Amino acid sequence: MIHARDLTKRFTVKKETVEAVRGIDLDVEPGGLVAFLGPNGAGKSTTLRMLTTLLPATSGSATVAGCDIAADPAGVRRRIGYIGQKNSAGENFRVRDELVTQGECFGLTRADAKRRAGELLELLSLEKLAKRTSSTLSGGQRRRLDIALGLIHQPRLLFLDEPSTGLDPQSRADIWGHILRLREEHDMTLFLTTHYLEEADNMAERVIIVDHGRVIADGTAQQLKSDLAGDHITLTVRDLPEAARAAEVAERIATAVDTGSDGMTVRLRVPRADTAMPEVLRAMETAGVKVAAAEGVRPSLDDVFLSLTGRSLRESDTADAPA
Ligand SMILES: Nc1ncnc2c1ncn2[C@@H]1O[C@H](COP(=O)(O)OP(=O)(O)OP(=O)(O)O)[C@@H](O)[C@H]1O
Repeated sequence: MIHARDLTKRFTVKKETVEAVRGIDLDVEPGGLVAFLGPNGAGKSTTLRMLTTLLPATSGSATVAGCDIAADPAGVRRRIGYIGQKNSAGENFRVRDELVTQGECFGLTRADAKRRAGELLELLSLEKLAKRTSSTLSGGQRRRLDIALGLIHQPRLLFLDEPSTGLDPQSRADIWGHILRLREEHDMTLFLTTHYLEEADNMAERVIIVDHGRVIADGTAQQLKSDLAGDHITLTVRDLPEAARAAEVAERIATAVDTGSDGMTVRLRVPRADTAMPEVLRAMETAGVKVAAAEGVRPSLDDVFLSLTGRSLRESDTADAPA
């Protein structure tokens, strides 16, 4: 569905060059839900804009929905939907009229556009709002209208740039309900960017992490967490000398990394906490360390990013991007 090779984008602003995307390779098969994740300025939107033909690539190539982005941008646009970060609906038009007009823009007859608008109003739960103007809609309702507008021509592939950013938790959950429904009931391929680690973790089948314009990790959230971050084990002991002894024991465990202690808590990282825990507790017992409590914690995608870059995804910014 998406095949990109060495895609790059360079911007020149006031004689300064910004390497926004530095050689991205991508292969996305039909039917998946892919989350493109990365800190501010990582190059997510720029990649999306190149794949959707809104921005020409500096170099590299890509085919999207079977069409070459450079040779046949119109073909790409006919086959995909794109929901950008900003609302696309006009302020003073009624919701239904907006959808009908969009349908006509895509070459539908008025009757077909009306029928399609009716389907989309139902699909995105917008029927009760059909006569309202978009300026009167809430943030979540507007986002649903944006998605409906992006679906008017029945694309098989939908790009969404930060579909849930700026919404309250309830509206975010609601938007996600609709996105998952599109995927399940309409067999669409969805490619979206998000800042929310938990969303990517829980909803996407595949997570692609980008940083400084490059892909630095690609896999299921589960794979990435097991392969790149590992589980954390924390042990609580009775006093500080015992904590120091426990940290020494932890360091000698072959599968453990990032060992250390903080007060009476000792932590270590292992590939899997459930299988490592018995060995860890045995080693402590053999060394005469009395463990008061032991806990295994699954990593987050932020731990994955941290182990790859030494930075937290939550706090990363463009400030430390290399020139
Ligand atoms: N039109 C432009 N002109 C100059 N620089 C640009 C332009 N668009 C993007 N950039 C720069 O390219 C880099 C990547 O930007 P991009 O918007 O793709 O990042 P992003 O990962 O989508 O970030 P965010 O999560 O904040 O939306 C940034 O350094 C940004 O400032």
